[in-house]
Amino acid sequence: MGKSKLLVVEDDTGLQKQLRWSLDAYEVVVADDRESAMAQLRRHQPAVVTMDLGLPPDPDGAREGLALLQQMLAAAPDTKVIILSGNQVREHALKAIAMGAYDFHQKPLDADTLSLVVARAFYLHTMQQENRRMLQIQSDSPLAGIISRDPGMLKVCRSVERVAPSSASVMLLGDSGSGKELIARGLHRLSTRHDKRFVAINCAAIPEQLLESELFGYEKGAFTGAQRQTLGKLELAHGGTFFLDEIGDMALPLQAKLLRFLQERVIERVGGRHEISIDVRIVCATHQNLKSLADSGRFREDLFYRLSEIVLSIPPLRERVGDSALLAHHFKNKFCASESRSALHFSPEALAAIEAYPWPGNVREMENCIRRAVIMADGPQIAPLDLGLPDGAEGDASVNLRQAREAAEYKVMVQALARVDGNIVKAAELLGVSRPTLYDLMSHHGLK
Ligand SMILES: Nc1ncnc2c1ncn2[C@@H]1O[C@H](COP(=O)(O)OP(=O)(O)OP(=O)(O)O)[C@@H](O)[C@H]1O
Repeated sequence: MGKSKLLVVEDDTGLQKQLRWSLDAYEVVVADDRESAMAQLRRHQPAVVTMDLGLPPDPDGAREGLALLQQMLAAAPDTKVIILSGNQVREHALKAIAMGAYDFHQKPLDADTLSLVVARAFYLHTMQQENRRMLQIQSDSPLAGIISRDPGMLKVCRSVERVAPSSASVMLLGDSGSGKELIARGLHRLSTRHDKRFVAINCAAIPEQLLESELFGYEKGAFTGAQRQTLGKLELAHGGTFFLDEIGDMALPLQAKLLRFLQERVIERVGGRHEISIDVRIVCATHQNLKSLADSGRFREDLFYRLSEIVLSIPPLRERVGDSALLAHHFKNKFCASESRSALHFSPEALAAIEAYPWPGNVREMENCIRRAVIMADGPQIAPLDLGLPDGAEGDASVNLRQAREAAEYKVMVQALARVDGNIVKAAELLGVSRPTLYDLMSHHGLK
């Protein structure tokens, strides 16, 4: 690896030489005035700069040096600028620090101390870059938007990572607002199809008669009002991922057409005469029990099997251990920023209410609730009233000991089972109970 670049801004040629000599661990580039310093900064993008504040045309003052400092930090805010103050008063050096300079060093120069200061500045710069890179990776991560510490939910995330690269159809089961679309988007972004489109359609939101043309598109004149050829969502998703939300609400005749597409991978636009090959990865979601819909004849069994090559069940928020408070903090910070409010915090009573409330609308309900609270909060604290939760969601006070024990038992069992991936023997070991006891407890709590 080549040497790191260091820019020395100094108008005294004697000092330039001295600095080059004492800082020979670096590739030193020099500049002797504001203009050349800015040119060198743009050209070499040094991590560290040493500069004299007394630059021409104001070699005895600090005006030019401070102006350069401001210009440099505006152009490259991460640069660590070390002020070498000579005759200038200490006040100027302090002003430079207040403006964002990294450190200052008094002339005459002590080579050892200066080397140390410069080395530390390089080190800090590297650390900050590394930190930024990590944050970037985290926020670029396709699953980064999914906030959870719950073992069950983390298991879903791991399955998403594993399943995403395959072309298998994925069925997402979960209550409304539990994050099914978020997971579907994660699947898309982690797949080899990520540079193509992710197209979503909500089968429950579109009237039955319109859904077919939404899916398959139509030709001009196919029906009254079909004034021009229109591509369907499946065709738009070609090469990418197609997300069918609320698939349980699809009417039987259309289910037959979807099944034909899944078998043959061709579509015909409504009113069209020729087949068009389409390559999409299908992800579907439902909050209904599709298997029982299939058993009662309201959902085609063959379609069910086609769609459910991989099934991922997303736990409702009330079953996720610790996630309510975690998500509440996450949304509070997000909305404080977007609503330009200074930092808010939850009162202990508000947090207790958040933890006690069962969140039937899951994460979506939580998101809306916290947005409201951030807008309504009067002062720096979010109180239970700001949350606007229904009466009776005021924390743990109403829970009796037996209920509390049961709830704790349930939580710890779910946690243990998730940790050992459903292995009963290991879960019993972890919980310190016998296998039959665990079976009894599971059946008591309705766990399969
Ligand atoms: N774990 C999570 N972390 C952060 N945000 C989440 C999480 N889960 C869901 N959300 C947010 O909650 C909202 C609802 O999520 P999403 O639309 O994915 O739910 P859904 O299950 O598809 O809902 P529906 O069944 O009603 O279509 C979205 O704004 C989503 O970004």
